[in-house]
Amino acid sequence: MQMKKPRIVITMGDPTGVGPEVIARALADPVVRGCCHHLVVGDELAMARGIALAGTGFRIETAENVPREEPAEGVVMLCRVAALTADDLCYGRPTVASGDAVFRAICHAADLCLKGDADGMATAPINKEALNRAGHRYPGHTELLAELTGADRVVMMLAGARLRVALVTIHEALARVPALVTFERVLATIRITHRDVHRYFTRNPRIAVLALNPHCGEGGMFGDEESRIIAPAVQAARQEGIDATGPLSADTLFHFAAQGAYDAVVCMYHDQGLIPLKLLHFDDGVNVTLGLPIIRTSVDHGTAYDLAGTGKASAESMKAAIMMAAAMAGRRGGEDGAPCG
Ligand SMILES: NC(=O)C1=CN([C@@H]2O[C@H](COP(=O)(O)OP(=O)(O)OC[C@H]3O[C@@H](n4cnc5c(N)ncnc54)[C@H](O)[C@@H]3O)[C@@H](O)[C@H]2O)C=CC1
Ligand SMILES: NCC(=O)COP(=O)(O)O
Repeated sequence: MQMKKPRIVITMGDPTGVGPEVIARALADPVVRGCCHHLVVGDELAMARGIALAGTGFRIETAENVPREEPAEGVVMLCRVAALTADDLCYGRPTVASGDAVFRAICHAADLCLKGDADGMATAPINKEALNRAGHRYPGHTELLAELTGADRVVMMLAGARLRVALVTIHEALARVPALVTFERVLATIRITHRDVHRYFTRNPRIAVLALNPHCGEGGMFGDEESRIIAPAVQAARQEGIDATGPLSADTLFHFAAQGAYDAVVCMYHDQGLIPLKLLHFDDGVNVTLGLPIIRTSVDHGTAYDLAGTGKASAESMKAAIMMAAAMAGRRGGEDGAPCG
């Protein structure tokens, strides 16, 4: 039986950044184009400019829903959720209107997924400050999507072929991190990572859980979060049948994880996980939100204002994000986390 192609909705991201350009370039790749039916959600002027910059010669056709059939050769399908002017489209200078367009695109894409009119969403990068200046008070897509979908708890995971990192805390000032590393949060992150990595990526994943402090706290000399919080959370996860190991020292663990010793690494804070991930996978890493009732992937990079408008932005991460969303849609398991294939 031939599988139906997944319908993937792609949000345009910040129109003053590299988003429209990398989407256009990604959709020009026959493998990416062929892996799903697509619908870009955003602004037509911004998308037309991204297409021109990418040099793909695409023509835009508008649609309300992700089409179920192939678009004509050389066509990008677009759902308009904004009508920006040239003043809103200066590279690197987001306006309230462009920040609001970003917000509306994410909301619309999530809505299509929730209604079952799309099988997953892939997002181009946004500038969080611009989103907030437009009055939408969220640290990023992750928290906005959690609210839109009614998810209790979500986990940011970044993934490449050699490494997956899942974060206990996300966009937090470093000074706040120790107070946020609680038993409950560490255990919930391990559980969600286990469930969704099993569901979408690999069966019974082996999960490494990192320490917060150097040398796992060195017996309490450099901190006690390891013995007080992280070790008990790992123990509790193990009692639930999860293959979790830790706490492990972050300075050496990545060497082994990148060689295949673990399927996912639970990290205590943003840069603990994202530095090694981007060292290995800056070009093709994908950000995946675990714990949502819908599928959401994203590029691993930001708006790259320094590159926007030059036509030099790499589309590899955008390609990987679209293809991963399509692959996840094909593997979606039941609520118990049982993988399809
Ligand atoms: N998925 C998302 O929406 C993400 C959004 N951001 C946001 O992006 C904004 C800028 O963040 P930065 O830390 O400056 O990171 P950035 O990723 O935008 O830029 C860091 C460096 O990487 C380069 N770079 C980024 N994307 C590239 C691409 N596709 N091809 C070639 N080079 C590329 C840039 O030119 C720059 O030198 C912030 O507002 C941040 O919050 C950051 C990461 C992810
Ligand atoms: N560093 C990752 C990042 O900023 C992406 O955040 P989000 O918008 O996916 O929540």
